[in-house]
Amino acid sequence: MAKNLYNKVFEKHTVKKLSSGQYQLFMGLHMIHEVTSPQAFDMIEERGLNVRYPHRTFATVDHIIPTDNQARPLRDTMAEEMFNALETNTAANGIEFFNTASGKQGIVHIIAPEQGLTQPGMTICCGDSHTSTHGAFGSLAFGIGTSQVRDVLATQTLAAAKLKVRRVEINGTLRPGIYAKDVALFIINRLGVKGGVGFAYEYAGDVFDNMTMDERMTVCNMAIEGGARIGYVNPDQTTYDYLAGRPYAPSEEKMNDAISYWDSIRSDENAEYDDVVIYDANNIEPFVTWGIAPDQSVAVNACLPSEDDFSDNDKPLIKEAYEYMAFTPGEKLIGKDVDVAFIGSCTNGRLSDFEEVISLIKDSELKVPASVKALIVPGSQEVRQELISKGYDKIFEDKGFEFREAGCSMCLAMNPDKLIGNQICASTSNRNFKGRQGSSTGRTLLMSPAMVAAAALTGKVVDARETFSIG
Ligand SMILES: CC(C)[C@H](C(=O)O)[C@@H](O)C(=O)O
Ligand code: SF4
Repeated sequence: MAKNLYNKVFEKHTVKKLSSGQYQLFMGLHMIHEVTSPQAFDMIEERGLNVRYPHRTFATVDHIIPTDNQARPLRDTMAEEMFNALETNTAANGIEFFNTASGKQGIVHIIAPEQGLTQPGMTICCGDSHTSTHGAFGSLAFGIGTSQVRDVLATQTLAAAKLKVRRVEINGTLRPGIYAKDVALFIINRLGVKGGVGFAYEYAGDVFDNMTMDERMTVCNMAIEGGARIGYVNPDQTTYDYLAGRPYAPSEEKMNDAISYWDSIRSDENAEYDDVVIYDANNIEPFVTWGIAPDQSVAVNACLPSEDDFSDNDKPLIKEAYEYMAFTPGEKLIGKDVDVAFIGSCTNGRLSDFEEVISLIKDSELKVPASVKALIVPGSQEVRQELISKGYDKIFEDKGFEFREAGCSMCLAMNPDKLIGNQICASTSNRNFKGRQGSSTGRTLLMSPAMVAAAALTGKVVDARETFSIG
């Protein structure tokens, strides 16, 4: 029977069916970070267990790491404690830690692909919801809780239920000034934040075929924001070209064998799906969120929706969003003042995101006005070094952006980068929940890096296509 990638990879990694109806799945790669791993290590230690396959686990520090002053001990004692615990636990168990001195540290979902750890046909987990990012390579990658981190450390397996698979197909060509981030926000706008619950999303069609790996990662990163724990793209030549030569990817001699395996796990031509949705790329606009959930978004030039546009079920949420954001139905976001601009995160903190921004701002006459704090936070030390070697740090600074060290930063504000009061932040991150960026009244508008760059330079929500004469 013709099968899709999800079912092929799931079956290959099934150890056995459990009496609960779940499956015991072998995990090819386990990534860990400082927030969700300490307790898991404590739990296995209490039981006198060891890490079963230490060479399948890799660690990084990302959430709590300051992006200005990384001198140890960190000023925040709780952050220092988490950092310390990760250093101790990885050393005691023989786990490779991409520490700040390694030159390879960064956001977990940026560094694993960068190092070639993320490969097609793998099962990948991490105590972090945006693990869906790695699905861009045609792997089954999903976030797990701390008790599952414990299970994987101790056994390299976990109990998982089989998901349904929805093929999300987008055909045609994206218009100029429309980015992968807009595609991600568009899908969530159409299917809702709960639309993907119980599903893995297979992203397919011309738009995904033509995307770079970085762009595929941006979309898969936000699968979870649409309720799908897994999002993936079938691997192809773009995937293989990206992997070739990376430190942990198969060596040149082994690449051909690897590629025949990777080709074999692609969805078959006539594979069956539990659901299929098809969209036209032409309908995708630059999207901006106006509310407190990632599906509360509009095309940048559109009016904000009326409460009457929503079902009775959703009305209270919409009302709550308007109250929190202090926006009014029917008005436009265009022209609203922005206090902070944040470019970074595991959604849009890769090299190509910053290169795109540089290509737009370098010839612009505009500079970040004094009223705006604009942060450039590379997703990894390698991305940061690459930007510096191209002289882009200087361009960013000349234009009035702060150029920081790598980490999650103001995506979640578990470090000192926080909004103040009810500031509005134009952000390339993936969540606009209440208080997400470190102030309980702070407001987040999610958008693409180009749109955030335009907001940074004008101090307002604007259409980046006009600011930068795109298209
Ligand atoms: C801290 C971590 C558990 C969390 C997640 O799971 O996603 C964080 O990365 C986030 O983005 O909210
Ligand atoms: S960058 Fe944001 S979304 Fe990604 S792992 Fe860090 S906190 Fe989570």
